[in-house]
Amino acid sequence: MSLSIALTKGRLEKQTVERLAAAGYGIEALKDKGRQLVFQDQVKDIRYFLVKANDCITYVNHGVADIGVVGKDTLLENMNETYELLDLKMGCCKFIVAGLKDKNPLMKFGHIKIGTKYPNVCREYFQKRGMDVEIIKIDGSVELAPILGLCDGIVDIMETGSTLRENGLVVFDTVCDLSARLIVNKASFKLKQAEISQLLEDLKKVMEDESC
Ligand SMILES: Nc1ncnc2c1ncn2[C@@H]1O[C@H](COP(=O)(O)OP(=O)(O)OP(=O)(O)O)[C@@H](O)[C@H]1O
Ligand SMILES: O=P(O)(O)OC[C@H]1O[C@H](OP(=O)(O)OP(=O)(O)O)[C@H](O)[C@@H]1O
Repeated sequence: MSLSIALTKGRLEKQTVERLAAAGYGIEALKDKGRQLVFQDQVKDIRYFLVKANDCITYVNHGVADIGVVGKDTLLENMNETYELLDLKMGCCKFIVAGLKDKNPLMKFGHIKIGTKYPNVCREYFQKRGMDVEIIKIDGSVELAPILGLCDGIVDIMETGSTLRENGLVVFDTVCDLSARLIVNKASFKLKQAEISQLLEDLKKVMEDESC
């Protein structure tokens, strides 16, 4: 049976394509793709779709894609009914709490304001600590928000730490480590067991030395 795979475009795209190519998949066309969004594998019976991170989960939830490659950050933020099959050990980064030096929101008493692209992750983190938090949803350049006084701190992704450093922010806590995951639709997992096991085996073979 054929497989369909939703790939998150953007930061995870290049590493995903390299990983699949190394595993022997015919994904060359994605390296020089222009604006095309659907690709047929040149070796296997697989179709790939390029989608935004949140949409990757939506396509797999609905079974339109059997498989998805998506960041753990997106999985933690969104309700999903998929199985998480494999940590791909790429797209490695962390969720952190950060803010202006000497203004740690975790040490503040009473009401605090936190800016984030990830309101659900943020809410869970502060609720566990019993803190009174107001979450301000921001869509990008989250580091700007405490600088401009919109909030007391942020919950965001950090990889190299450059964006925080170059904007004079410091890390006050790590929420959790993150990396890209292979997810699968529950029905596909039963119906296409052989194809999915083969994909898993192929990927595992080329990631023995990988780590986050
Ligand atoms: N700095 C980073 N380092 C490593 N991985 C990251 C980093 N930022 C994001 N990611 C991972 O890559 C995924 C896609 O991020 P990307 O920035 O390409 O898309 P996005 O968050 O939808 O933003 P945009 O709206 O700019 O497209 C994220 O969900 C996360 O798993
Ligand atoms: O630790 P670093 O290596 O500096 O990476 C962290 C940055 O990367 C992500 O932003 P992205 O580049 O996706 O842009 P955005 O602000 O538009 O979300 C994240 O939100 C941080 O801003």
